[in-house]
Amino acid sequence: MADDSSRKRKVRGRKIRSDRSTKEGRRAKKELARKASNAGAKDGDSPLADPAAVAPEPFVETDAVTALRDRITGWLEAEQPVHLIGPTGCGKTALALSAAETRGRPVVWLNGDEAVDTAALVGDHAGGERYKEDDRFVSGVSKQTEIVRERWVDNPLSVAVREGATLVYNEFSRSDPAAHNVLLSVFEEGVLERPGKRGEDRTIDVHPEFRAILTSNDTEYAGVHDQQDALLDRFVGVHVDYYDAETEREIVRAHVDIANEDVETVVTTMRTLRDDLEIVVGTRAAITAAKGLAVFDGKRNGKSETGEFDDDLLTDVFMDVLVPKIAGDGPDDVSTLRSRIADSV
Ligand SMILES: Nc1ncnc2c1ncn2[C@@H]1O[C@H](COP(=O)(O)OP(=O)(O)OP(=O)(O)O)[C@@H](O)[C@H]1O
Repeated sequence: MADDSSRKRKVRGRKIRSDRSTKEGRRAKKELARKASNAGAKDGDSPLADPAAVAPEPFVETDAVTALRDRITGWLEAEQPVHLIGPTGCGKTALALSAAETRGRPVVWLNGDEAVDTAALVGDHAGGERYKEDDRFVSGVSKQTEIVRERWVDNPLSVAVREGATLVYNEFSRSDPAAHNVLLSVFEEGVLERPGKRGEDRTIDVHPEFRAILTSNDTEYAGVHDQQDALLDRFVGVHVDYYDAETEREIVRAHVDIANEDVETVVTTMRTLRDDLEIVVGTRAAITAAKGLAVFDGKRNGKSETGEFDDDLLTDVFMDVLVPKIAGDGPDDVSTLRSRIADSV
């Protein structure tokens, strides 16, 4: 049964009403993750991040979560790149980062988007370095020669394969498939080619500890870009779906400090809406709704005499959380969404 799979739960990290030092620690970790994603030719920062620094926080480990993470780390141990496929907000990124942390190798983070091309993955020339050489080949006569040396800066994929890092490539299917040609020889022959780089070190031998975890949203995976079959053939795919109800309650509880019965209400409502509506209602929606309700609860608003949230407040909160998903669809759709949420709460 779904709830059985979530026993023996563990939670690392704090809820949103945490003290300042915890928040600062988390901020420092986010900064590292940001550095990992922005590194490369732009600012020269290393894209390598400490595995502990990118660990998701808070992170709930129910049996369901641990089983999935073990599948991912198991495949990595079997030297297979892993592709996590699943709906928006179901927990793919959290799982990928937790698996990367478990390996204990440095982590390189990459975000897929249209702008990612081969150079963004492997590196590029970053302008020339000029320096002068003073030749005194005849006593008393000096000749100055200006030399321009091209400077090459590696981008995250090159650094990851050389250092044996765990590459976490988030939403990889958003990138242009042509950019991923370089991945074929990485997975097949253990060699990364750096097109554009001249000289003997044009290729890098892939470090034996290099591993890759890729994530894709299932609708985008089908719809945005068709990645080449030859590449997809080299991954194993782990399908990630929404967790069981108890795991989702644990996740909401870990993120937001509200009473257990309120967590129950939020998760039950969210799961009903997930079944009833055509839009994607991920775990993130429940966390966001609970964060809103934590504030309204603090103001003693919207609580009935029995202490439960009243239906109007729940409808308002879920409406605010979900309406961005239909933004632009017109007023009729907005009012239809409202009445369908009101029917479900
Ligand atoms: N095991 C977990 N413990 C704690 N929080 C979790 C866990 N799994 C998911 N979450 C939380 O649920 C939300 C959605 O998770 P996440 O961002 O990993 O989903 P995703 O599938 O990568 O989403 P997207 O497709 O939008 O990128 C986040 O707020 C995340 O912190």
